[in-house]
Amino acid sequence: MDLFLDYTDKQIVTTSIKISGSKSESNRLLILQQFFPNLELENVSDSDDSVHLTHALHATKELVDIGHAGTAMRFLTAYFAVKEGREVVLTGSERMQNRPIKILVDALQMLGADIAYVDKEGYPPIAIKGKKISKQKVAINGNVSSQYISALVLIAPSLENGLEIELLEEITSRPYLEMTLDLLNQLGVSTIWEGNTIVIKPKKAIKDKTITVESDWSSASYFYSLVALSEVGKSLTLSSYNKESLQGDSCLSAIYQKLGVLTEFENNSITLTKVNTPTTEILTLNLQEAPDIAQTIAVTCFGLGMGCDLSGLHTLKIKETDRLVALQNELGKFGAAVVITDKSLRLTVSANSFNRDVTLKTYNDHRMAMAFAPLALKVPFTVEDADVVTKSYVSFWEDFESCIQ
Ligand SMILES: O=C(O)C1=C[C@@H](OP(=O)(O)O)[C@@H](O)[C@H](O)C1
Ligand SMILES: C=C(OP(=O)(O)O)C(=O)O
Repeated sequence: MDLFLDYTDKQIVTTSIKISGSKSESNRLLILQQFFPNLELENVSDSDDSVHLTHALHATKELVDIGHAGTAMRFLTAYFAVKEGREVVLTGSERMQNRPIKILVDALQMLGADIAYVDKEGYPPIAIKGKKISKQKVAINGNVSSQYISALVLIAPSLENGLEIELLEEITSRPYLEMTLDLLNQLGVSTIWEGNTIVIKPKKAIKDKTITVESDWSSASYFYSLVALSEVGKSLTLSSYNKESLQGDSCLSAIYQKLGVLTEFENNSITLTKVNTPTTEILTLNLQEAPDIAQTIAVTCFGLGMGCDLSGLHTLKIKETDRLVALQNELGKFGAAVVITDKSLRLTVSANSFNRDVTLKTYNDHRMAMAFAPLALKVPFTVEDADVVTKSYVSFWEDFESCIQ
């Protein structure tokens, strides 16, 4: 579905939007619920990725296809490796078959797991024969994706001796790993992370427990951008968010303050208000801990005529698409001057003029569609395959359009 967007004669209307549960928290908790069935969950994400994961966990066929869902792919690799007696071939979309999994498979094989590549070494599809694992020490590289480590952490309490993980290299996307450990702690699992070693104790059962998933902060980023590109005084309210969040992308409140947006917390809601026009010309940020908001921030800066110098972006090349190239191509269509390396993006300050008649390619990447959407306040354009958004945010267009009139 192609979607024509034109908000150039429109404004934000003050409204309140309830955003669905965090995809990252949900995907972890759905795996943990398999080990601890008396765990109750509320506000679970209704994203395609979480739905794929849920289906995969209950599937009985040998072939399990998780589409574009990276976290699901990584978490299920570890999950099926320890599910005794279950044999699966785990696969995904064409892009998923080009997203690397070797670091995780090597680590699981080191622990004794039975996993083989069906096609290309290092990439899905993979054939997994679930078995009991009794080894308890493993080493893993942490600088390519934190998801590999989170996958090991999620199965660790179910192993008879727990797990000691030695982390090699610098950990990327660190808050996601902290989130995984924090959720285990909430279930009463003992974890220690000291230096480059994580130790997780085994746990057979937990006390009855209900966890309410906080709403998704990455999804909130698109509304931050919308407010940032609006007139001073405009505001929006989003729920349900906590001041103390497990999600690293909650750093949005501090980052968007530099872009003129004030965040106020009240009773699990955040109100975003445009309070000033930023005076800084170039926003310089290292986004190693919050890679998923890089696209949003780059587009906001462009919409404001600002430049940005974003570093720590080495993981962007192996996400739903090569997001660095995608950003360069699509911002370029609107007239932006963008220079990328394998781990950074630099956008030149612009005159706040935007090329018209652009058709935005989305590259099967939900975040390309959502990150660019607020730019329609500045220039009309067409979004190709606008329904890609459902990967993480099913009601995105509905919610987005509900706050613009
Ligand atoms: O663990 C998670 O839930 C995620 C970790 C991050 O991936 P990397 O660790 O690969 O950067 C992030 O980009 C992804 O959207 C979700
Ligand atoms: C990178 C993402 O997801 P995943 O790696 O789980 O596909 C994302 O949602 O931006």
